[in-house]
Amino acid sequence: MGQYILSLDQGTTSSRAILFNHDGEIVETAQREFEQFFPKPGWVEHDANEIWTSILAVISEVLRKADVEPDQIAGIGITNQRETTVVWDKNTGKPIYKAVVWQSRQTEGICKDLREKGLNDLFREKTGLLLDPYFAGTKVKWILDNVEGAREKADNGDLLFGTIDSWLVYKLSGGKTHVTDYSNASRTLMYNIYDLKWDDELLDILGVPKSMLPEVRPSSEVYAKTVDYHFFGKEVPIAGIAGDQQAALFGQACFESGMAKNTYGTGCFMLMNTGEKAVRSENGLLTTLAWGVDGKVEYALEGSIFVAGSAIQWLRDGLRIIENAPESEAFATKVDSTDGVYLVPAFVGLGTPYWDSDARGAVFGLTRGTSKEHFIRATLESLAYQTKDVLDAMIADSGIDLKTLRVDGGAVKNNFLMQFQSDILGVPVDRPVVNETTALGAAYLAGLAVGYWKDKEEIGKQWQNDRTFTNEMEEAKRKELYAGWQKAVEATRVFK
Ligand SMILES: Nc1ncnc2c1ncn2[C@@H]1O[C@H](COP(=O)(O)OP(=O)(O)O)[C@@H](O)[C@H]1O
Ligand SMILES: O=P(O)(O)OC[C@H](O)CO
Repeated sequence: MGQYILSLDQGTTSSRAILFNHDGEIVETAQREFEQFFPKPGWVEHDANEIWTSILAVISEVLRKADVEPDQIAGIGITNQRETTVVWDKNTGKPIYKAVVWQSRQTEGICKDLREKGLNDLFREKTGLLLDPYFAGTKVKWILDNVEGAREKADNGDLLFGTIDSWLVYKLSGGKTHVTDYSNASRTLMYNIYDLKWDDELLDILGVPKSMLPEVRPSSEVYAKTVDYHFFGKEVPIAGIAGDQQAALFGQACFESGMAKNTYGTGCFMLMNTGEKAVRSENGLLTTLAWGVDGKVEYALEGSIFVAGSAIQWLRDGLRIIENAPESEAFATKVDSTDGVYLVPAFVGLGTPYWDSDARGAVFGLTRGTSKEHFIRATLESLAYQTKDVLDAMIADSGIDLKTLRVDGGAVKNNFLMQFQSDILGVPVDRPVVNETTALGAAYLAGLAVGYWKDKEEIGKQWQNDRTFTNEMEEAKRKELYAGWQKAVEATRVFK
């Protein structure tokens, strides 16, 4: 009977359970979407209980489909949409409000107020982040301020906070274990990434009692065992935790300082490993904890793009000009260029490097000759231009000239997009055989903790390239196209 690692990838739009074998290959997968709530413009929420039941459902489905028994699971790795905030009552185990999602802008008022008090630099200095609604800290404050009775309960020590990893470990362990890992803690605006401690001063400013917070642990160790009633009569070690973007960096085997990956999912997230050195950004990047493994923490520089694959979903569900995401490639390649059309998908503001919450989407360069094909191509190209914005910031901050960019996520199946990406960066783009690098990263972290894999070296050897896209565009053309994009972004930011 073979042994496997079970990876639970709890993403923004769906929950996945993936079984990996010792070669790091996918044996079986199960996936379930769940409801997105948009109670007000700019707000995005999830039902934390539905997330939990979706996880139970995919665990059971993946085991059934693979015909694998629970005692063939050597360990469980958890990876998650980051920053999304759950607050629950520790006496009942029930959330007191919906999970406030990373994309949600409902704490813009709180952030603005704190920025106006001149506190941005303090938060940036200690957490590597900035005062934007994206991060968990102001979401916790919002819940405590807005849910009746919440503040009093929190002060009495009856409430717990967690990002989705914390919530899932809590549930899987039958309410016994309240932990998170370094990578998730570093996205909360409350964790000092240099001292590796919850920061009393920041907690005080946000009005969040320390008693609510999970214990912060390394990304690869046995945190708890699943209670047997959830796991079909078996206690299985939960042995790895990382936020999904850091997990993807690990799954892409970017173990050396200067190695980077870009994930094209709902949003786009580029992370560069900076080793044991935390690089403070001058160019709008985030400094974040990559993971804690082998008794030390390592850092990463991150560029966060809020809208990427979700712009393709918008073409499908909002404009209804494509029937499915892969079709975007066929339309885009029917024309040779966008004929000067630029689309800036600032649907929820702009993240790195602009950090402009108030910007909204715009299209430029329309003529009577603009067709649906141009429009679709411009939308795909916007993912590549936003990535160039981020990579330029990364090169400026780190001084490292990237040799290749490793890519993953749902949209990298789009060959047109990958080729255009390489053209516009002037850097080769490597797409690996296993595209589920997020889940793979969590599996590796869990597998290392239970001795399923020996060390990072063994893991690094498993990374396999599927295809390299190399630059086919002349420098002058690249400069001209990118200058057009920069003008479009500038104009977008003027119109508010
Ligand atoms: N062939 C494609 N071309 C462009 N975008 C695609 C393609 N296939 C999927 N996508 C986009 O990729 C995203 C899904 O990627 P995934 O990594 O599963 O996202 P997440 O983990 O954020 O839910 C969707 O937003 C979808 O629009
Ligand atoms: O769920 P994803 O893949 O869209 O990732 C979301 C990020 O973790 C947000 O920071």
